[in-house]
Amino acid sequence: MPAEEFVAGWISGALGLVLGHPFDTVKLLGFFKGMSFPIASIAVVNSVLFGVYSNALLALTATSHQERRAQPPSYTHVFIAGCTGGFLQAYCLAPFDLIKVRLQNQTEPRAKPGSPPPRYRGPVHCAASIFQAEGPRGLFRGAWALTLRDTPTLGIYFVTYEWLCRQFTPDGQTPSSGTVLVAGGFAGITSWVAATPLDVIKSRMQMAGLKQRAYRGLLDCMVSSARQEGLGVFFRGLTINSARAFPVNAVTFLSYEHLLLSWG
Ligand SMILES: CN(C)C(=N)NCCC[C@H](N)C(=O)O
Repeated sequence: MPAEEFVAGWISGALGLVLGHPFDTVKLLGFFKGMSFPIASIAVVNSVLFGVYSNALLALTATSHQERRAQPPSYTHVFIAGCTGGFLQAYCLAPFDLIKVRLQNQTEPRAKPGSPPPRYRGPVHCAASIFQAEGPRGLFRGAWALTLRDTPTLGIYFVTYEWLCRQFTPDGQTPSSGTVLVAGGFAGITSWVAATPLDVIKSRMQMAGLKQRAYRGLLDCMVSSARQEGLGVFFRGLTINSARAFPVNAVTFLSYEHLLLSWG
């Protein structure tokens, strides 16, 4: 199994997240200030995504990353490989994402001086508290919704990227850096537009354990959210997700492609 795609995925994920960090900090109102937790989580998850994607394509088409420009895979193969990467990355992402969402939603006490200290003191304390209160399964709360969000949307992500690269690149040639930046940026936006409705539901299910708010399942969460807040609820965060997605994914794909090219 070629390993360089995993390493390139890790490095490019780390670079992308440095760019996306200001957006995450805004979203989390300062609770997610440090870089070590995102690097340990998002970069590792990106490594799983790109590594599994490339190895799935290798299994489906018997072509390596370098051979794929001359012998481009079909969009069906790209979609299946992207979905496979998305499915596996969702399970690695689940505990980290839960911690992020829990920290993100405890902004009130910090905002008011003299109010009680926040429930979680940081990512490690948050993980330990969830583990103590809910057991190991607690760390995977919302994982099912996350898998549903990431499996098809990462198929869409790689198909969009490939399609845009092929539109602007003569047959058999390597896409220019400008093309990779634009294709990566739009792949990020397209996938986040498709992912946002399930992203909203996933976050609500992840918060349910804390708020003593019980949903009977994913469908119940969808129906009761739509009933109470209208259909607009499924598009909450769409603007910030899209604004963040362009630079993050442009840089992720550019560094990924450059690293693999330089390693030959
Ligand atoms: C749920 N969706 C849409 C995705 N995971 N899309 C792929 C983008 C990955 C990148 N690290 C980012 O955070 O934008």
